[in-house]
Amino acid sequence: MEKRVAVLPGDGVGPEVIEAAVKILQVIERRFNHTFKFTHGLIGGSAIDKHGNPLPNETIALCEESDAVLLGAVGGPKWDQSPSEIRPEKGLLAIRKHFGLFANLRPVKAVPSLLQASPLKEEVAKNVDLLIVRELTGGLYFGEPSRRTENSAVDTLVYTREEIERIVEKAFELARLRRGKVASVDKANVLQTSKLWREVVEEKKKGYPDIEVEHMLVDSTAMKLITNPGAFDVIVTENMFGDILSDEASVITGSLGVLPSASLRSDGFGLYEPVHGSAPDIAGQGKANPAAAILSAAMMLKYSFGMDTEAAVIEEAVNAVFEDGFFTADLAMEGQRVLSTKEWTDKVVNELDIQSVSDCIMYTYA
Ligand SMILES: NC(=O)c1ccc[n+]([C@@H]2O[C@H](COP(=O)([O-])OP(=O)(O)OC[C@H]3O[C@@H](n4cnc5c(N)ncnc54)[C@H](O)[C@@H]3O)[C@@H](O)[C@H]2O)c1
Ligand SMILES: CC(C)[C@H](C(=O)O)[C@@H](O)C(=O)O
Ligand SMILES: [Mg+2]
Repeated sequence: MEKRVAVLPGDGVGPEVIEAAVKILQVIERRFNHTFKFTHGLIGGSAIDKHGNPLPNETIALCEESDAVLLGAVGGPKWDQSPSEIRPEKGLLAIRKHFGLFANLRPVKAVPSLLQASPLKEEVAKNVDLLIVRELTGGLYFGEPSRRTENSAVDTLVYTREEIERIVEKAFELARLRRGKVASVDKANVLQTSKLWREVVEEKKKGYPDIEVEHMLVDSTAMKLITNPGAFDVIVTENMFGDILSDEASVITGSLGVLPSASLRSDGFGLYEPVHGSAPDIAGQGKANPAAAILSAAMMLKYSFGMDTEAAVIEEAVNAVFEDGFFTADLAMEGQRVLSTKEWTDKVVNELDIQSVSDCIMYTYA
């Protein structure tokens, strides 16, 4: 298969982890005889520096001509004092909105060999396999008015029925492919938008009698995510709650550096990026864990290109490298060897090569 991929490394550790993800995709190209045409573009702070705009028209045009987008991360202290319209994060929000990427999928899976780095007790964290379905183009991030005066500030939380319907349907459909349980998370004891959210979930669930639905308040969900994360299958929630809960959920897995994400619209086009940010504290030092970016690339293969086997092969290779005891600084325990971003990526490349040889042996003996 031939696919065009827009590559937007962004800022901070973005370019480091995206280089790793592209390297892995190139191994997949060779092994499965695909052609991925990678074209690089600017977003975030690096785009502000060159064009004075966090999402230049060239970048939008590049993404429009592509079959999927692979993004690193945006932001950093260099642009923290920029006026809000030309902050790096605006570029990220604008690309999500421009392409209508309303469904943000953030899977959280406990990998046994990583539990050493989780502050949760092993019996609490093990077997966690949940999916946060975060609404991505509405809510507080986009509501108008949004303004600031010297002594006051306004942000507006707005959701339409239609925006809630499409994300809730997406969550129900995804739950059908999993364990059939949806926790709809809101703040319906206070917010009007949450009351509408609950009403829509109640209506929609009539079309999905096979799905078990529970309404939960976001504050107690935040607690349960740490005390009993194994109880969750799919969590569907609005933009800001999903943002916060997903960083919280990363604690279960041992590091934010392993959480991937897919931002989708209905026709299969998608943007794929790690859940983490530009990590300015470790940027440029070869310390970043590239697993989240590599697993985001795997999600791209699965959700935009229908390459389920290739995606599974990447996931297996990543887990095998962890299983073999190879870690970057965020996951290594005292006394364990710490690998750099590049060294760890090369372990995954090796693992993919080993798998490939063992496939050949299997074919020979079949
Ligand atoms: N999708 C995005 O582009 C995105 C997401 C979140 C934050 N941001 C931006 O990133 C900047 C920094 O934000 P922050 O520090 O709050 O969050 P962050 O996610 O960048 O970092 C939080 C912590 O996690 C660590 N971390 C993150 N990614 C890691 C990786 N791959 N490997 C190892 N450790 C990793 C960092 O070192 C840091 O200690 C801000 O400008 C923020 O707006 C961007
Ligand atoms: C950088 C920021 C705008 C972004 C968000 O809040 O959506 C990030 O935290 C994320 O999780 O992708
Ligand atoms: Mg976030």
